[in-house]
Amino acid sequence: MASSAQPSSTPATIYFATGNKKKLEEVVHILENGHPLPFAVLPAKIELPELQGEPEEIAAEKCRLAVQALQAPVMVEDTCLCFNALQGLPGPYIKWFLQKLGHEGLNRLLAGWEDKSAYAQCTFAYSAGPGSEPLVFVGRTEGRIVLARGPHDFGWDPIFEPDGFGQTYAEMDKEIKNGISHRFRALDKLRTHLLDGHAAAAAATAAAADGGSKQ
Ligand SMILES: O=c1nc[nH]c2c1ncn2[C@H]1C[C@H](O)[C@@H](COP(=O)(O)OP(=O)(O)OP(=O)(O)O)O1
Ligand SMILES: [Mg+2]
Repeated sequence: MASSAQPSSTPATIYFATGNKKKLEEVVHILENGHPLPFAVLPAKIELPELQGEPEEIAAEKCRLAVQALQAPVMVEDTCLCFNALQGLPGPYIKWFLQKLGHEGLNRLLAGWEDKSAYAQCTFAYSAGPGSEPLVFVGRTEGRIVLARGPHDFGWDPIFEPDGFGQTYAEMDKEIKNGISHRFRALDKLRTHLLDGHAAAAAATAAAADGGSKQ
């Protein structure tokens, strides 16, 4: 198991900074159902200001602000819902579009278009702590916008039907959504990065011990 003297590239604890309870639930679920992690992920419930711009830059800046606030290793994520007919909008502004227009209004945005295709995109940004520039990991799930079906307990889940499933995210079994979602795909990349870093650090520690120059 991880010792207390880990190099800073493989922290023992990473904060997930988010104001969204449902995101946190899914992230914990996805991480717990994968390979065991050699570090703990702890929630930090803070609302962070979000820039306008490209999702990668929004996530990276959110991460810098969270590191400043927490002075610790941090991950954050930013979620987009992108309509292909609208060149990717609402994109990172989906939160405000959803709040103002609701599910029906979002459907109406596409009324004049035959193309109802859309993708959900999740962008994680991770920093190992103060002084470490955020790294960004993107996951995408393709689908289309439909009239709301299923429980209304998480954002735009009822109006997003991923390709290859006759169900909206909201209608799906949680296990299924968490196995194909934009969030799962992005988190999987971050997980691989963190596990690789951990393996490399463990190998370096073993090599140093072999060298016998220090305990
Ligand atoms: O899997 C999802 N299924 C349905 N809806 C979702 C999902 N993931 C995020 N959402 C909603 C939440 C918010 O209305 C917007 C993203 O905005 P976004 O800024 O990333 O989320 P947020 O402000 O709620 O939490 P945070 O404190 O982590 O920024 O899409
Ligand atoms: Mg937000």
